[in-house]
Amino acid sequence: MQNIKQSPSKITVLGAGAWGTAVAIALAARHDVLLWGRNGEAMDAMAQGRDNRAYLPGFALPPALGVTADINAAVGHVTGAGAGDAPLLIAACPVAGLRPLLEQLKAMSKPIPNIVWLCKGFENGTGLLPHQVVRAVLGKQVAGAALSGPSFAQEVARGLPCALTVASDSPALRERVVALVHGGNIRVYSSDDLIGVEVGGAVKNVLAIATGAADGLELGLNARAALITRGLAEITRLGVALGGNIGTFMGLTGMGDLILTCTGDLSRNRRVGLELARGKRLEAIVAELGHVAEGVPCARAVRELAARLGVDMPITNAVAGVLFDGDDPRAMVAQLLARDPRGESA
Ligand SMILES: NC(=O)c1ccc[n+]([C@@H]2O[C@H](COP(=O)([O-])OP(=O)(O)OC[C@H]3O[C@@H](n4cnc5c(N)ncnc54)[C@H](O)[C@@H]3O)[C@@H](O)[C@H]2O)c1
Ligand SMILES: O=P(O)(O)OC[C@H](O)CO
Repeated sequence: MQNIKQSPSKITVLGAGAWGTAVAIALAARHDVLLWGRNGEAMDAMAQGRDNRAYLPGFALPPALGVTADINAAVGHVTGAGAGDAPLLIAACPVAGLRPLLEQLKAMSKPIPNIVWLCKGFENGTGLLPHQVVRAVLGKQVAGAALSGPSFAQEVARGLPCALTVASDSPALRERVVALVHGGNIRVYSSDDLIGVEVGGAVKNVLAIATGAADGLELGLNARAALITRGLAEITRLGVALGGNIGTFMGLTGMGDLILTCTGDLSRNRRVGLELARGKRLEAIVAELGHVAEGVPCARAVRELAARLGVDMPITNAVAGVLFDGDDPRAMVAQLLARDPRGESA
């Protein structure tokens, strides 16, 4: 990597949930950042209180961080006359919001400089990965990149160290993302394996629900380690079937994010599993969470995709059964244990 750029650039972050806010806070120390949210009242409250009480309470917004609910101003920040030579547009919404957000951008008919997305999952209904959604809406001419890896919003907002991976088939955009985001307490590695990076980030959320449920049922640390390891085997099988590189699943966006989300109590997906084990209904869990838990829609999308591709994903199927078919978590554990023995690498 040559010439890591140190000078400030214009960055717009679209989506003011926990992760968009944390990324905007972290980048505002080095760049001219504007954070956009779709809810006008919430953005007014953020502008006045200088915090995001709904999604990331307890963190003051840096004075230099701009906030807006005006999508024209947000996109103009990185496309207008003063955008400079290295602007960056970051989409920080959930997967369900990606297509509508991109359609909104497309309708504005402004020259989009590039787009980086932070969401983790498959689009429900189509089963598409985020990069496929981006291409379907914006076309191949807009360079796109996924930025993923083990990263709880609260820790990034606190300025604690973390390592991420940027994946893109555009070497220029990979370099730009590294140049702008790598620095301070954030390390950014790069990869050209969009599929591998996105599949790891998506399916680890389903495994975090499984591990949360196992921990909630007090099945022990041995069971947790077994679930994580066999979960990684499932992620790898699906990812390779979709065209990802096997090595990617051993990296930050595979094993790294899987470990974090399965074991870290800051994980919303893990919390879903813990609450399911206590017998709480999914609707109540999701309503109380107040945040997205991407593993929930992802479990349905992955179950359908794996069935279509003939990929064996018993843990994912068990999670989907508990989430959508009313299966009992204990019965699912018994079912998983009763499966025929098999070779570990099969
Ligand atoms: N929170 C984290 O630690 C973290 C870290 C890395 C990646 N991510 C990923 O980033 C994405 C966003 O997560 P988050 O933590 O910011 O979620 P969040 O629940 O904290 O916030 C979601 C934000 O998106 C908006 N939103 C919700 N549904 C939407 C929709 N259908 N269309 C448009 N906007 C919608 C909400 O208004 C809110 O501003 C997810 O895919 C998540 O997996 C989160
Ligand atoms: O809180 P979760 O479960 O959505 O996980 C957040 C991030 O994806 C962790 O890397």
